[in-house]
Amino acid sequence: MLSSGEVIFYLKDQWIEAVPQYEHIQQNDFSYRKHRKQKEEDIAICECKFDASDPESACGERCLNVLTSTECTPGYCPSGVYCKNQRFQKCEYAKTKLFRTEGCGWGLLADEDIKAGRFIVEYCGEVISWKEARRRSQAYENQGLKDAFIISLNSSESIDATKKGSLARFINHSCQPNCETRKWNVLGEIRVGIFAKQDISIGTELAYDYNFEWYGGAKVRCLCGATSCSGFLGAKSRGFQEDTYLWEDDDDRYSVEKIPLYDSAEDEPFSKLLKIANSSNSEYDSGMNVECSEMTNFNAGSEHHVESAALVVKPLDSVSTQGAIMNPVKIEASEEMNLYSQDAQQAFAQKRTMISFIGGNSTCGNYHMGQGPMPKKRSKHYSNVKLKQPPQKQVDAKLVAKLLATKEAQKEVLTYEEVKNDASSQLSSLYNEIRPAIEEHERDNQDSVATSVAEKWIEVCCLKLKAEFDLYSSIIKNVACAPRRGIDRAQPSEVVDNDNEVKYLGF
Ligand SMILES: C[S@@+](CC[C@H](N)C(=O)[O-])C[C@H]1O[C@@H](n2cnc3c(N)ncnc32)[C@H](O)[C@@H]1O
Repeated sequence: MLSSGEVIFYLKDQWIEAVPQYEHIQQNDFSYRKHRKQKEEDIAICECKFDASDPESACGERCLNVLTSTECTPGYCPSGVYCKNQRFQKCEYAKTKLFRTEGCGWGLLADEDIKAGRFIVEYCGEVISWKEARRRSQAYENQGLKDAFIISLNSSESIDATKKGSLARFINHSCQPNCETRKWNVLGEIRVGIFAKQDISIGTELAYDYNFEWYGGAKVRCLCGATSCSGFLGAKSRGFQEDTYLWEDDDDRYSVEKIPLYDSAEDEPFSKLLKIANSSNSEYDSGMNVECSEMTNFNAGSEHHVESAALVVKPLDSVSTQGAIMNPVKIEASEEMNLYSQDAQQAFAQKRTMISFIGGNSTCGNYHMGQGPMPKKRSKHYSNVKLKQPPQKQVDAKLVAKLLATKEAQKEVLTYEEVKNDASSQLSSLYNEIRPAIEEHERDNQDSVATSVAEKWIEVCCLKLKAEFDLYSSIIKNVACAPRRGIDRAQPSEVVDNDNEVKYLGF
């Protein structure tokens, strides 16, 4: 797998893959704007005093500048030539080596034992505005560049290491990283460094968590191999999750029922039941509509999931096929049983190009690795991307209850439906409550929303999920495992709801 710009040549009976072509730099390149000149009044002077018997005395861990991630300014630091707090300026890098990984292109490994906390290398590149980053990421995408090298520096600028960069540009992502990025103030400019999170032994691949933000397009399989791997680059990001759950402004953002729960439609209890019902009640099949949209959504979600999971690194022009349901067996099911809501299918088909961010870590702001436009306000962007969906149809629990033979079963289903409705409205009002916090978070590029907000949100989401789970389990239990009035004692034509529409539950 060669990156664009790489060269291969033939030497002594074998093809040699040369390192990708890029200009190696050890300082950020400022073509877009002038390098800031630090004003004298802005220079931070620490209070360290060099003591030959204490190596930490000259701007070690206790140095006021070190504590505020600011490098000392030569000529102003009381430690003078002994100052140890000028690592970016003096390029005090760890020894590293470029190597060819299996599946992730090039990577960087430790070429010496590296202690936790050590500065490894600066992430250098061209400092550009976000607008220029947007333009370039689109251009790179059009040129078919697969690897992303643009990271965000602050709320208005990015670093592009695509054509000019340091060895840091080769460090791959891991969901269980041994390195992390940190931002330092160096002579009045913010610079990004890669630091060891833990002791790293010689020969180990270096990796940090990109905190990749996914905004549409191909879902790139993460090959980090960590036990805690999230599966795809950006899988933890809001964009990816909103896409997976089909969240959308105003109506459907917390449709947790769309989270794929099963690896394949085959594994889904509803699918199984439908199949059984199909074969045993084939006389009921023709022209009947399954009025179980929530179940439908489970299927739609897992279709998407299955298809994505099978996908390794998909070219962007194949994005639209993500909307199509590829597995022929499932297409069949979808056509025959009308299982897939058109809206869900259209929403998948309408995906745009991928925009990816590498979110900040504890000390950094957001990093962005982009391949498309970067919206300032994501929620607006999403509402553009996706079709406005009409309110989702719900399982008609009352109708289901009517079909149940025993009063207990009817009561159980109706009770669970009530609990589910309560949970939905709780989630709805909580969303309105925390919406300002979320929007503020997006505006300010903060690392994360307040923990209290996130915790509340997770709690209510879980509550809704559980309520839905209970309802559906109860339906399955009572419909599939107990005698029903609808199928066992009545002709299908007897089951008519208020809209005079024939309902068929499919079990
Ligand atoms: C900053 S570059 C890293 C260097 C890159 N491997 C190369 O050969 O130049 C980022 C790109 O490397 C690839 N990559 C990095 N980490 C990955 C991972 N864990 N799984 C899959 N691809 C990865 C992706 O294509 C990503 O866009």
